[in-house]
Amino acid sequence: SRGRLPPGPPADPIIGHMRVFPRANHGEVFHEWSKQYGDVLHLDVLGKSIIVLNSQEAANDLLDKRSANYSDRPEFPAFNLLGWDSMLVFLRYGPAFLRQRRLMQQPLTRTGVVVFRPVQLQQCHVLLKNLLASPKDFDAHLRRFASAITLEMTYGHKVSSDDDAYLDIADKVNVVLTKMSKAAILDLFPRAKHLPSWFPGAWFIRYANDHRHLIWEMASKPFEQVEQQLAAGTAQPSFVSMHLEEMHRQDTHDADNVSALKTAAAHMWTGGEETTWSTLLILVLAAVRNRDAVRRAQAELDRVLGPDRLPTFEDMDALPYVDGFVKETIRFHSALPLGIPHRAMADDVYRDMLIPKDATVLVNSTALARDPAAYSTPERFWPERFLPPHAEPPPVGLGFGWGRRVCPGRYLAEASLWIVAASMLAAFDIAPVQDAHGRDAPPELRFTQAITSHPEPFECSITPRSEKVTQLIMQL
Ligand code: HEM
Repeated sequence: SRGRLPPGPPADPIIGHMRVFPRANHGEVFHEWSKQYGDVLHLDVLGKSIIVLNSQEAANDLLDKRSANYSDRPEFPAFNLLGWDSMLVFLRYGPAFLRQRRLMQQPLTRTGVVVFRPVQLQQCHVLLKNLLASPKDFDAHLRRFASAITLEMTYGHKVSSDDDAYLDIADKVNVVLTKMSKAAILDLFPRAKHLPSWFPGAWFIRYANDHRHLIWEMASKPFEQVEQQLAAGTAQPSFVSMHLEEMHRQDTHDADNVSALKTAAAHMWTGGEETTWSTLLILVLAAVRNRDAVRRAQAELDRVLGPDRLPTFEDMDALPYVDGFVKETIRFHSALPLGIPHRAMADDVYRDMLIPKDATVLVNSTALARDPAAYSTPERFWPERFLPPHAEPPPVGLGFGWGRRVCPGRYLAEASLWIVAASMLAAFDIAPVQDAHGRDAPPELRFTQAITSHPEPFECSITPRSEKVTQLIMQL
């Protein structure tokens, strides 16, 4: 009587789709199924409903237009075991969510993020110098860039060497998060969190118990340092210092508000770092494999900048092709291929199909990016698609999410991606390495499989485009 569920592949009695549920390449498998069964899929895993949206239209209709019903999150037992249930991204819809969302959103509006541009530009220059000195380590340099900008914006902490203590904590936390996000299979089998930790296969419970202290260290250390600096009058302006000062001014400095801010800050650090780094690696991989697109971007950069300088944010409007290059990177492979799951808060009917209360709702970026109705020749990396006369839709939702849960760091992230793309393309040739026969050996498109996704380690050659550019970088 509540209506029929959306279609899906054939299921077994009781266990539903458990046997056919993909263990890898979820995006591709769901995309194939959507061609056969429709853009809104229903899967049942041991009685738990999972809805997979495979078109821009369905994602907009439900998660944007009916956002009031789809702004909740399912439980994330794997991350809860780490003590992360208070992080914004995992918070159920409600007062705690609204408070953290406000805290984070306030300084990160489209116009608000402009104050962070000097930090982004300065860390981008450090990146260029590092790439010049040891191009083979581009992966580590990009990670340092992503970490350094987030640390400085969040806590006013300037990273000045690779031995920075906070970079070390961030590296350790990232290892834990990546490992635990592979255990996110728990999210489909919530009862597994009650297994005793000696149970074979329940390694993640022991692992989470052993590593929970790292998360606490990450949230507390830099925060307490800002509190001390504020007391001593030496704090640099940052997300934390500005909010703490505001709390003192408004007389709202209490344990609850401080704890919410500490959590929001730790989240800004981790949420911003891994995703930005992953997208930058995808950008480099795309550059190595698409030399024509790189040459066009470089022709535009040379025309606008001339020979004597490197890009700044003031050049943004004059460089539409570079902007298209960044958008195409996001479309081509999203750093969060299935986004972050939403949850239906009440039964809903969509195109005569029932989306049941408590269903986990996923958006499949792979299908959205390959949708021929939105993108011509979707398999091709082609920045022109975003420029006139083509003007295909920018990959906003498939890159940064939906409705009231849309990524609050989006404008900040876009600026980081843009300044790195413009600077790296202006300064360096990014090319495949040569094989034993002297032929180009471009890296393959192979990506890691967890909640976030980035290219498997690959090699490329990053060389300065001219003697003049080498000098410009050395003078920075
Ligand atoms: C290229 C970089 C980034 C990408 C691709 C990205 C992507 C996303 C996506 C897809 C979501 C899920 C949205 C949804 O549920 O519909 C999300 C959520 C989130 N992002 Fe980002 N993000 C990036 C950078 C950042 C930065 C720099 C920050 C922090 C300053 C940040 C903080 C967050 C937070 C806190 C959430 C959770 C929001 C909520 O649950 O209400 N992200 N992001």
